[in-house]
Amino acid sequence: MNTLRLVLANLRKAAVAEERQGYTNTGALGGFSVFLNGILPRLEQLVPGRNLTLMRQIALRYAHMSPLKRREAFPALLAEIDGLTEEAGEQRPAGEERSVSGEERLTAEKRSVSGEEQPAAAGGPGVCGRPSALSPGGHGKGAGISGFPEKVKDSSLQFLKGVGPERMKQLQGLGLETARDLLLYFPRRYEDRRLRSFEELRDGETASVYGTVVYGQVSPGRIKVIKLGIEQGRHVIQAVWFNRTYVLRQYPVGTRVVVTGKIQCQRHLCEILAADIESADGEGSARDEIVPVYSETARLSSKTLRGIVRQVVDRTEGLFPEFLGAGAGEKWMERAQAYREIHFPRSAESLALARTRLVWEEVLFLQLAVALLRRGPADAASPALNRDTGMVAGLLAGLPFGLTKAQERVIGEILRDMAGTKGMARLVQGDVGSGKTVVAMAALLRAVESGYQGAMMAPTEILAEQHYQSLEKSLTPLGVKIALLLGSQSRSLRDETLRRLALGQVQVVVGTHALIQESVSFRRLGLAVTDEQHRFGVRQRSLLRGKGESPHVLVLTATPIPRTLALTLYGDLQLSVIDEMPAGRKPVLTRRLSERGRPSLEKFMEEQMSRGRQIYVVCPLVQGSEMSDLVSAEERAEALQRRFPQQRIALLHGRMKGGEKEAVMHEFQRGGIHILVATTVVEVGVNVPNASVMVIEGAERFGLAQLHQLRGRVGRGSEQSYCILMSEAKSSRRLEVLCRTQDGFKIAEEDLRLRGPGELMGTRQHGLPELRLTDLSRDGLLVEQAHLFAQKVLAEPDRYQAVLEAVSGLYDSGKTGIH
Ligand SMILES: Nc1ncnc2c1ncn2[C@@H]1O[C@H](COP(=O)(O)OP(=O)(O)OP(=O)(O)O)[C@@H](O)[C@H]1O
Repeated sequence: MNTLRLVLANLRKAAVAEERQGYTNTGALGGFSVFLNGILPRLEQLVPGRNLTLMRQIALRYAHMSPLKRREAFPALLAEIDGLTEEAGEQRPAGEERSVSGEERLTAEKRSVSGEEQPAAAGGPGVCGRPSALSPGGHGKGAGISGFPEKVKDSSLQFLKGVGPERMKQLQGLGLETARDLLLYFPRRYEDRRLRSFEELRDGETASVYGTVVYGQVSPGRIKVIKLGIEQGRHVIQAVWFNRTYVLRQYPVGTRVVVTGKIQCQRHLCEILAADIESADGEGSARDEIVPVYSETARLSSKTLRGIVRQVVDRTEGLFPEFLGAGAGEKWMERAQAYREIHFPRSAESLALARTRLVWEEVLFLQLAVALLRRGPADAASPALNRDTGMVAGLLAGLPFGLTKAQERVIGEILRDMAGTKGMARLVQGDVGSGKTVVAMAALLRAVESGYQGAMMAPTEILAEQHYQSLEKSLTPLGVKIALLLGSQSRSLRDETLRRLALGQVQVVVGTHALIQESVSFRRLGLAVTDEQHRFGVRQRSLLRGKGESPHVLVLTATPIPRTLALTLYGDLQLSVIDEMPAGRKPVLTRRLSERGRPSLEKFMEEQMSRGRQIYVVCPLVQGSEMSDLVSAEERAEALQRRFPQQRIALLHGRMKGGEKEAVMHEFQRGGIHILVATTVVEVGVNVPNASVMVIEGAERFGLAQLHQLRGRVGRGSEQSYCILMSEAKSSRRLEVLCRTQDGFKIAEEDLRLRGPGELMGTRQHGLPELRLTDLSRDGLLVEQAHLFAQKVLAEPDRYQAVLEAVSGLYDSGKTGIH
């Protein structure tokens, strides 16, 4: 993007921001004109100045209008900016009109911000809305979800009309290489292009009208205003464009046209701010009434994409086999038809049905892919771990606290599973600090007393070390032999542990992913626990499982997962929820503070330390950098040491060696360090109940779930704890959510809404398909239905062979990188 286009893009952003904020007086456009004033002299050296001056004038002109006037003038402003942008960039090849105007795009932006779209499946939108939140930017290339035969997947797009080498490059820029990619490039939204008569038109709406061009004119001046008179019966309506003079050439007087755009009426006179025009002459002039709008780029318009997708849909008809047998498919639209309708719907109803089918299928395929991966090679019987020699009871008797009812219930569920040979596959979900460790300990002890080994895998060395320490404290007195296995350990130490594990001299091993290395073998692994905290994928889990003869599997996860996500990612696991916090826990008081509040924060820290409390300070960076004004851990530690010369302040970050980290953590746990300045290495699972203050620097830099995890490091004892979010951001939804609630479920739901599922699930890292169509925060019902069907498929694989083939063909290791 050249500089001028960049400035224009910012001007546009400012305009859109203004519109969204309802034209408050301190408008973004005003700010932008001030900004332009400041940078103008420098910019004029870089780009021809006349456009810049013009832009500044535009910004100033609009900034000085009253809010009401500005609202009215907004579409014209956007059109003006878009016209300039087009001029500033390379001209489009002839015949490639822009099909989506600024106005339309804005409508889409506004919709996606306000979340006003309703899922089509849940009763139908106005046809104009997207059928659901087809998340913008969700079109990335990746292992898509479908069961297209090879022919479709691999056929290059160059066989299509109008796709030459240049166009192909543009398509590749969007990650579209094959017919399959294009079929999975779902529309971002749809436009209602049912024709209206002039009498039906209402101010402010977007509509399509049909008529004959009766005149065409262009106004002189810098910004060219093009007007076409469109006649329908006795009426003429004027269609307006800015700087698109080709319209006059392509649609001369006498042409029959359909024009789509925003209607603007003043008194009795209506105009249409045109976004699109098509010729209605020619054979039959069959036209779509609901038109897909694709995410476009500067060189590849939605309209062009539409033409290409149309050809693909026409040519691949009948090539997508239905994998549902007779009867099962009654409920769902037929597969090939669904792919056609999602791109070119015949009606709002058929669009809703198509989307329903494809979302269901998408989730079903992902659930099955995950389940197949996790299941591992064989479904052999697991050992029945049912001997009770009093070890579990011994553990509980030795604890300084009584279990919560939830912990008791969950331990009961686990021990029951382990006593059978079916093989436990259970997920324990419990919010930060709810006491999952003791639950895992009980399970490990049951494996040991039944004569088997247990393994517990943690996502970081610090956490593995910490689990090891608590297990050692509680299990060693019961005579259990425990070992720790980390990647950073010395070779000789590791070899010794490996030898003892293979001989069965170690009964419980705790470690990081070092546990799943090839060199690790167990004598009799009966239980594999993974403390996931969102860090592991299915692959690691199944690898650990493969280390024994079908050991029982227990997965611990800290952040509560919204049900839809849990069903999708862990749908094949039984679920146990620790839904109760240990008695006496007080909610962590959470506050936002800006830099101005630092002196009072430091006073508060001083007071807390004088009461014997310890403090975490978490920073987004380890070291300072010229590129960023973020606070680094090193700088903060130095500043704090100057401020509190009497206190012990230590640094902890990921670049330190394993041994150093361990020593610092140990010292903090012992109470020898007052303030621990750290990066997010403390995020997961660190447990120091005496630490009661968590200060998070640059808090707006962290994700919501991450902030919740960080906050979870305090409030783990009976003292009142505090979390201070340092942030200069004027407003932040995430930080507000955090101040408002402690409820991990609410936070996770919000996180899902803000970030989208791809990132939360980590599907990208693990080579799993992305959900392109599904919106987990809205499509709950379809996720549940897919889950039920997936269970049926897994229970009767022979009956559903066709479904499994469709899934495994797509997700074999060659394609996903999963082994
Ligand atoms: N029933 C209980 N009553 C009082 N304290 C408890 C109880 N259960 C666990 N604890 C203590 O609460 C603290 C947190 O427990 P634990 O570390 O197991 O939490 P967690 O669920 O693993 O949390 P995180 O996900 O943050 O790691 C520990 O100090 C633990 O000893």
